[in-house]
Amino acid sequence: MCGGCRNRGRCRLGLGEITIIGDAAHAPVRCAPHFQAGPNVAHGGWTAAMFDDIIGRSLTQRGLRTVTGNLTVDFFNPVPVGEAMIVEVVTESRAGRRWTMQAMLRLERDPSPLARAIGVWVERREGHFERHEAAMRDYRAR
Ligand SMILES: CCCCCCCCCCCCCC(=O)SCCNC(=O)CCNC(=O)[C@H](O)C(C)(C)COP(=O)(O)OP(=O)(O)OC[C@H]1O[C@@H](n2cnc3c(N)ncnc32)[C@H](O)[C@@H]1OP(=O)(O)O
Repeated sequence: MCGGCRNRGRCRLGLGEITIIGDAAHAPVRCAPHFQAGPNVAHGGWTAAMFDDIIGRSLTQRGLRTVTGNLTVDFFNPVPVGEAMIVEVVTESRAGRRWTMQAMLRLERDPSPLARAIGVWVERREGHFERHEAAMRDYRAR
């Protein structure tokens, strides 16, 4: 679970357990009503955040310490609120610390994709968050 939800014990984005199969992964997801944009349609930001979290966590579960470098989302069809859906993640390629990942969102009982994400995750160098904290301390002291 991400740092924002860990203490609450539940994923507020509505993402379920991730199953890893080799270098692929899948997870059940359901968009909660508070992420509604149009009538019964998920906000595009929910879809992007959901992809970011599931891809990132799937890499974490594989023992990789990454951050999102970039993320592009294609929205093929409206994403329904409150419906059982599945996200399927595949590893496209790896070059050094860069992992290119792709994921698809679909309804549980329909193979047609509703949305697709493609992006690059970069393995963090040692001390990533400590450098960030130090930079912010310097900034706040200015
Ligand atoms: C946050 C995770 C915590 C874990 C919690 C549990 C799971 C929760 C899951 C939650 C999930 C939520 C997840 C989140 O929300 S993660 C939060 C959102 N993302 C960030 O905050 C990342 C901010 N950026 C950075 O910190 C640095 O720029 C990084 C670390 C990415 C690189 O800086 P660093 O100084 O280390 O490395 P480098 O500059 O030598 O580059 C190294 C290589 O990477 C390539 N590259 C660099 N940038 C990009 C880019 N934008 N697109 C494509 N490629 C890029 C670069 O060309 C080079 O390739 P090559 O030349 O070697 O081939």
